[in-house]
Amino acid sequence: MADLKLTDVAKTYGGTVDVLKHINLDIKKGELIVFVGPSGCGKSTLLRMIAGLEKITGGELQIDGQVVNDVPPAQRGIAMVFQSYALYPHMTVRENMSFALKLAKKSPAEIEEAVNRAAKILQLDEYLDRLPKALSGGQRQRVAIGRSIVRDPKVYLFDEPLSNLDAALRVATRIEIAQLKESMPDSTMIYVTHDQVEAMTLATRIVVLANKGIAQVGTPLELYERPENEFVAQFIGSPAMNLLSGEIVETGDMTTVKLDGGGTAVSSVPTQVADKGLKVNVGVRPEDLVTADGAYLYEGTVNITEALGEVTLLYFDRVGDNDAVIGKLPGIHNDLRRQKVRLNAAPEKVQIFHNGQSLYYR
Ligand SMILES: Nc1ncnc2c1ncn2[C@@H]1O[C@H](COP(=O)(O)OP(=O)(O)OP(=O)(O)O)[C@@H](O)[C@H]1O
Repeated sequence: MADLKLTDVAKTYGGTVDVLKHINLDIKKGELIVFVGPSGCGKSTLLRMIAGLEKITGGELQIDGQVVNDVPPAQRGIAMVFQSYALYPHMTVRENMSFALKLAKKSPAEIEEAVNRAAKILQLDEYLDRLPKALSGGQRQRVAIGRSIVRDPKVYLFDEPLSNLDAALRVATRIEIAQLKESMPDSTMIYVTHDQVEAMTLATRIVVLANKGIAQVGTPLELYERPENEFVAQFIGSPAMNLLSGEIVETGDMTTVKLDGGGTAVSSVPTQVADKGLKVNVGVRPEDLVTADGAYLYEGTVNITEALGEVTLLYFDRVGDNDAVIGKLPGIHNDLRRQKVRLNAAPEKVQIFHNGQSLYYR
């Protein structure tokens, strides 16, 4: 149950290899913060620095107002749950969950109470006397989480805890983690994942890491609806947001962009008179494109369709330097293959980027 503050935190390996720079982040008690970003961007490194498993080579980390850069992991009040559950195979669930408390010389009564409380939260009551080999992957991961709950840490750190589970179990365990968070509203959690759905559904705020720094911090919907830059725009959401180049032709409370592909985009992002003529990229999500009768933002020939049941993905022919546009329409539309289609989007769904940065945040 703690606040964390990262001030200008940096990580350099061997004095030369910069992995992270200028990480500034305030995490409030009770938040569930998710770190996402491309492979190798430093998510695990940042988590491990918070845990104390990796040296912080620049800046300052505070937990509850105390600088902990040089405080050993065991004294930071942090519990970490790893992707591999690392349970002791010869110990029962109860023994696995008791182990750290025994080491800490807690009384048998205290241990029993803590284990029973954690088992209840995690619905592990009936498995307490089993060995790990007699548990499913999801149950083992719950035991691993249980081992941290019994210690009543200030901060929980999760490093891709679900990535070893199969798809169905991932969903079930994700929902359990959401319930776990709800049952412990004051506990602070930081969670690393590759999985967009985990990030969108679990996070109170998402931190997108890229290019050694933070690309954006915000609630899942802020990132989805108003990405600060093209990187976040294309990283959050699947398929990625379409980007179409063009030039601002009308400014004001609404902005009109004449697109190089021939269409016209109207955006609710306001611009100033001086912006007229500015070269920009217009961003629009596949799921925000609708077929248009009149005015259109994009016109193209559908190359491939993928009907997924509830939606159909339309992959358009690539034109010029722009990436091929992708549309996502509700229902089944295999009949649109090789057809010329016009698409438009509501102004509030249309983003505008200049030099990679959203004009919305100017
Ligand atoms: N001991 C080390 N020495 C030098 N470089 C390292 C060391 N450990 C990690 N790195 C580098 O630091 C960068 C960040 O690694 P990290 O594991 O934090 O990334 P990540 O975002 O968690 O990646 P992934 O999503 O693939 O797990 C990588 O480029 C990695 O090669």
